[in-house]
Amino acid sequence: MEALPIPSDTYKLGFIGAGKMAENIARGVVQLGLMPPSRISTSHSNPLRRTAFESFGVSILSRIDDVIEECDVVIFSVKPQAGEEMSFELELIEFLFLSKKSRLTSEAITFKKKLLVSIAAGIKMKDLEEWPGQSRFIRVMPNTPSAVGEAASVMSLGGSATEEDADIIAKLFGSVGKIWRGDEKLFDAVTDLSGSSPAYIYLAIQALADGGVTAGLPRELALGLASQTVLGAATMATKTGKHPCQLKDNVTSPGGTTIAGIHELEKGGSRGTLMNVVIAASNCSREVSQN
Ligand SMILES: NC(=O)C1=CN([C@@H]2O[C@H](COP(=O)(O)OP(=O)(O)OC[C@H]3O[C@@H](n4cnc5c(N)ncnc54)[C@H](OP(=O)(O)O)[C@@H]3O)[C@@H](O)[C@H]2O)C=CC1
Ligand SMILES: O=C(O)[C@@H]1CCC=N1
Repeated sequence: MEALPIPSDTYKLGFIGAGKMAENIARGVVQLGLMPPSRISTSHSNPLRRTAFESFGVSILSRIDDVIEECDVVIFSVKPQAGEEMSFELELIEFLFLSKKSRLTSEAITFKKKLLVSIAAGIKMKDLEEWPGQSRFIRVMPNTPSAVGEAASVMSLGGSATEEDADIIAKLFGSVGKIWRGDEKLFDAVTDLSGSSPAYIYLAIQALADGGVTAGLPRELALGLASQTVLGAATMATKTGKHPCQLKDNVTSPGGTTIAGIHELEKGGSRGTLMNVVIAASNCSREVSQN
């Protein structure tokens, strides 16, 4: 199929699945100025979800098919795990999530002019590309900090996606954070590390703040200090280019407070635990991919 170019400065962006990730990405794209909200749309039956998007100017269309019809770049942001409970409006979603391959007909909505992007964990490119209605797919694994312009995303191109398509998606996700290009075989591991880790870091912030409260700090100050410290440490790691061990050594005075804290972390096996956390998430991703 011949690829039809997407107008890179005027294209319309749509989300199928008006959930947390769609909101995070749309909010980031609008707040960080990549495109006005008037060029973004989605659809949802729940008034609360509609209001969440309308509050920053995104259009809510009455049917998912309208989003598909109207938009040049369509991001699939539904949950793969939720598929079996859903009554789907789109044959593509049925195909991907319910495996109703036999229901596809030549009358299926044509996506030939569209660039389709899946951010769904565990849905493989080969399954996306089996769908006969369209072959220009890009997989992206973003994370929730896209809402504040600090996403860590990886993208992988399907066989028929063009370099122009790649530029559009690099710019789109690059406007809400950093994006790398990687082989699709890395996607389960990417999902486990950058997709899931914000949750682990929030738990770490909460635990550090609780420690501060235990040591006598007011709750608000403890939470502010913990959050800003994680931000500062992450910025040091990304901006100085120094190895984490060196950065750790710079904090650790001989006989000081930090090494006493590190001793506790090592006694608790914290580094092994974090590695195990990523491995556990990885096993889960592989299970989702195989279903
Ligand atoms: N959360 C995260 O940190 C990340 C998530 N992802 C991926 O992003 C995707 C979305 O995740 P997330 O935003 O967290 O999930 P949510 O449950 O918040 O959002 C999914 C949305 O899709 C809607 N939906 C489901 N099926 C359909 C359908 N057939 N037609 C229309 N809408 C539908 C849901 O509706 P309803 O509200 O009625 O349930 C919900 O609003 C998943 O595939 C996940 O793997 C990727 C990276 C990070
Ligand atoms: O937990 C999940 O399945 C999704 C994928 C990455 C982050 N959240």
